[in-house]
Amino acid sequence: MDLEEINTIAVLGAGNMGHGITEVAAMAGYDVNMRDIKAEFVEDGYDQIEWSLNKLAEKDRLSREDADAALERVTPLVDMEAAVADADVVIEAVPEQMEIKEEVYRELEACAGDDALFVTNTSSLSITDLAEFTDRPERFCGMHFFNPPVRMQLVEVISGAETAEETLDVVEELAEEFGKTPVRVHRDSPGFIVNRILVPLMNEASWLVSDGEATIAEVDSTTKYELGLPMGTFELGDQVGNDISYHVLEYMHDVLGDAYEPAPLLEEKVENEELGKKTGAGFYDYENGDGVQIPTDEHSDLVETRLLATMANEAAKLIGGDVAPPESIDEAVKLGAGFPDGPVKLVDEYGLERLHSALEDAYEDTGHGRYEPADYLAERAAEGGFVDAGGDSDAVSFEAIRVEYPGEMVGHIAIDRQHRMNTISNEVLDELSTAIELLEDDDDVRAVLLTGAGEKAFSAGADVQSMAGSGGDPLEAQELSRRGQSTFGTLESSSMPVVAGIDGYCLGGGMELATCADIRIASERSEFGQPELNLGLIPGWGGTQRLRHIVGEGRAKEIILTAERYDAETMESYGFVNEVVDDDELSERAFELASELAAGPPIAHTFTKRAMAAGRDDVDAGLEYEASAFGHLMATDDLMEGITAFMGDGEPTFEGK
Ligand SMILES: C/C=C/C(=O)SCCNC(=O)CCNC(=O)[C@H](O)C(C)(C)COP(=O)(O)OP(=O)(O)OC[C@H]1O[C@@H](n2cnc3c(N)ncnc32)[C@H](O)[C@@H]1OP(=O)(O)O
Repeated sequence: MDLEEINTIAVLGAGNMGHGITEVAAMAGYDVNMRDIKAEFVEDGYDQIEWSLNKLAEKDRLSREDADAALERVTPLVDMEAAVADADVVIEAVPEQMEIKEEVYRELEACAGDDALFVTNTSSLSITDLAEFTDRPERFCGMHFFNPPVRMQLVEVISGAETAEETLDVVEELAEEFGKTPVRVHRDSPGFIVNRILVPLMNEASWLVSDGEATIAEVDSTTKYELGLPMGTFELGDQVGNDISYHVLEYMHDVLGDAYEPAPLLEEKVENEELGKKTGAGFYDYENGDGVQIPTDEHSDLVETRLLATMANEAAKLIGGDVAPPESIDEAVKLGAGFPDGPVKLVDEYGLERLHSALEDAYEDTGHGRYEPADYLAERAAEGGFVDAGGDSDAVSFEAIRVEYPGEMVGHIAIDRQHRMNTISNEVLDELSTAIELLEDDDDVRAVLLTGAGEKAFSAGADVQSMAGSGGDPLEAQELSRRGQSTFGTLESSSMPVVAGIDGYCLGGGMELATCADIRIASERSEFGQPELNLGLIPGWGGTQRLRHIVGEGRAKEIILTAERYDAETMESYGFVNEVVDDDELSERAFELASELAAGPPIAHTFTKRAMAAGRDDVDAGLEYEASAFGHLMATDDLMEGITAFMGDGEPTFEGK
């Protein structure tokens, strides 16, 4: 079956996941039959969809017409045959019990069309086992959404033992049609990718506390403030639901053995029905206590090593078992769990050899199966890491940009397509992503300078020519927009200060790129503008959102809607440009500014940027981040260095420690 042949989708189950998936499919333009076993269940699911679509429309994330049209496309049903007879794809999202699923698949197989694809949203059961309840194992696979499906970007697409390649291809395309990012799981393995990393991580945290080796505060303080994960491990457990983690873990324990034995602390929480946020108490008390309280300064080396070692071991089992390659693991966990860096990158950076030895020691001391290092871990540890062993950054080469190291801890990226006014092509986007990552990973770089090569243009925007080359395909254009948004977003969220040195035209996508820098310095001759509306387009690389944070909504609307060109001085008065300098002084001054920033305190830079980003749409979240970061900085060497230098009237030398 081709993607174009898919018109009607049936979703079995109208619970949290079922109605969420229905909403996603309806928003993508599909007719969706949502079926559950009782009228009240489907009605409830339908009401939830209506509520959610209304919210999206209220927040202007969707037009009122699109919200109404999406709801129109949903048909709530109880009768199985009516729900699936015309369906091209059936997405099963019924409770996670084999017997229930078996019954549903037997009934489904009797009513569905012969060509229909069946996919399951299971998060824990075996795809291969479920496929056996049908007569079409080659047209059956996993399509695992994350909760809530409307908001979460990731979809794991999982192969069963007999799934045909074409089935996986079309289900991935369908996930993309839904506006999601599919990540393929090549082999059916418990927990797939994200749960396979997260659940053992949460279990290890519980073991550390059960065994008296750490406190909850130490674990969460280390997870959040040392490893930089978005939540403490126990905080995450409470969010996910301790019963859910326990259930997945039991399944892993059954299938994979003793390494996955649930920790007594977790078991106790489930027995006491302290299931997390949803029951008002879990590892933290949300009703009678203060909720999640994570100290910034209770870092424990043991916790850090054990948690990383657990992730390393699970990643090794996934990679070594051909379940998923390192890049898929990192992408899935970043999208599914909000990790700023993927687990493979985290453990490689820490040092796989150290983690391997830590596991060997713990295994020798305790004899517990969870510490037994996977063979593949030993292999990669000996090679120096999962990826790019030896970290040979010289191997990276660029065509459309230049990456230079002019000294003073500055990393310089120059867009170098002077024949086309440094316009931004797909190649430039790809190379920018690689370059940002390269500089981010380089301990010797502490500030980024971004320029356009030559004297004519910083960048004249998206390469209209190559854009036209997509033959007017709306999907390709959407993809291009998303790629630009996310590449520029990586620059915006860089942990380092970013200076844009603007000389010449700074138009369209070029201006959107400059908007993602922290500080903009421009030569007098520079010219700015968002001319997209003149082309019948809109700024598609973040311009409709980011510009207003810099110049205010009124000016942003003026710049975008009039599509006028502006000189540097005017843009300085609008607050977009921080400083205007003589044309021949631009490169020297931009480098000087970048090097001054590079000499500053790196941790404080990172925290400042994160706090400001966190507070953009939610001042309370920003203030909370600020307070945590402020506390965390108290324990840094940089603070001592800064204060000592101040007292002694000297210049501080910050080390980022
Ligand atoms: C999501 C993002 C969307 C967008 O960014 S949409 C694009 C927004 N940008 C624009 O609309 C700017 C378009 N370009 C211009 O208006 C002009 O150009 C300039 C003002 C930048 C420069 O004008 P002049 O000095 O007269 O030079 P020239 O002969 O027009 O340009 C030199 C070469 O550069 C190519 N070029 C310039 N901008 C683009 C572009 N955005 N996409 C593709 N090519 C571009 C031209 O075609 C030409 O090339 P050749 O040598 O083959 O004649």
